[in-house]
Amino acid sequence: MSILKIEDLTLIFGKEKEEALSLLKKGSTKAEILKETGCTVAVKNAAFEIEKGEFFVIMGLSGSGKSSLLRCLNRLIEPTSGNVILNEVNITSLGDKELQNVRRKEMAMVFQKFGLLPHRTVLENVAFGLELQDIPEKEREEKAKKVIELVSLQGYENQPTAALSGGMQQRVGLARALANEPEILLMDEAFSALDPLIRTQMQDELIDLQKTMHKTIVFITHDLDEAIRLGDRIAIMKDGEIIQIGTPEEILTNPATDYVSSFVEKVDRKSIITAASLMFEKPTVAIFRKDGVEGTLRKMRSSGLTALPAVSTDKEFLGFVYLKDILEIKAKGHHTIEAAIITDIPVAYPETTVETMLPFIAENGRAVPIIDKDTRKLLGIVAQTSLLIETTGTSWENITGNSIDNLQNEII
Ligand SMILES: Nc1ncnc2c1ncn2[C@@H]1O[C@H](COP(=O)(O)OP(=O)(O)OP(=O)(O)O)[C@@H](O)[C@H]1O
Repeated sequence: MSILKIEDLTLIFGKEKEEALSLLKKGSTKAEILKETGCTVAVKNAAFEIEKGEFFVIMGLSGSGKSSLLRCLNRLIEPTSGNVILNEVNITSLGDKELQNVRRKEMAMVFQKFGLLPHRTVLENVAFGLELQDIPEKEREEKAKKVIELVSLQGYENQPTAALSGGMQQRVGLARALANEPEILLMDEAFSALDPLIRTQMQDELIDLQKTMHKTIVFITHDLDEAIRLGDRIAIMKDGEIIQIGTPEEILTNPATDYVSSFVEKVDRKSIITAASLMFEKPTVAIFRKDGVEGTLRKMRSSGLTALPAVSTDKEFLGFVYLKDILEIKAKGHHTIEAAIITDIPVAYPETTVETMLPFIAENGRAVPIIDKDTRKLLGIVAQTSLLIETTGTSWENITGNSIDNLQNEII
């Protein structure tokens, strides 16, 4: 269910907004509009929906329009045209008082530079929003203490915030936003001012917090790694336009433009790409425990495959059968392939990442069977070549028998 719907939102800075808007509608570019009217198109025709409970990241380089777009969501900046609909209420047509209520109670913002009152204590800062709402002292302290605990700042309640480290100040900022129990958290480069180690720690904490809070989070960053770590979905912005929205995996496996491709090129794909997107769904020719040796040999010959997955009658994965083992048991006079099934094959699930599957190649030397976690049914197979390509960045076109061996040696 979508909690926030952004309809055709455009934001123009400058005096000649109307003229700029009409030029934009006629198809003029951002550069042309700037030249003709002196106006900057900060956000152009943004349209998307954010689901309740979703961690939605807006990513783009400096100047791409992320902060402008975020600020339009709670109307810290007035959009030039378009609508922002929160729980079916059109924010764009609210009066001042209602808007203030929305900002206090429904959409809280966490800023990069914390925006704290330096001489007030942690507790006073966290309770500040509640104070503005005239909530009695005892009640606001109770609420504030709860969220202070949530962000692991208990013990620091009476410290002035100026005395805290950057990471701790950002925790206060987060706690202050959470104190109002908003449905939506808007986070503007919230971790960008922190040093890398603290930043990763804060990312982990936010991920953990989100698992219990189930808030809807709109998070802005210029850092793709951060976007990928945090986002359920990522919107990529360039020159005021959203050029792609998708899960991290969708964006990596299917970049919409060359610009996105060049962005994602350096990302370590191993920890993001999962079996689900590499799997061959019709996994070769599965064979059954009681299948005959001769029939199986024929299947291998016609398919060109020297290893086949064996399954039970209800498609549960049993193991792999290799050509050499079949020939061996044939020589011993076996009629069914049962004795040739190698059962201790490591299996993976659709959500298993390439990183986790890589060691399986070393163990198994072949494809990785993908099974359903509950039913244990065989869903498909990930070829070792696919894993090698994802790991090394080599393309299918460059893969030869030789390079598979080389690549495999490289990995193992
Ligand atoms: N108050 C303003 N007046 C005029 N132009 C502005 C204003 N604020 C932003 N802009 C312009 O709007 C465009 C988008 O800026 P915005 O700050 O939203 O980008 P951003 O992606 O958030 O960048 P950053 O990460 O550097 O904050 C830029 O071209 C910027 O120069």
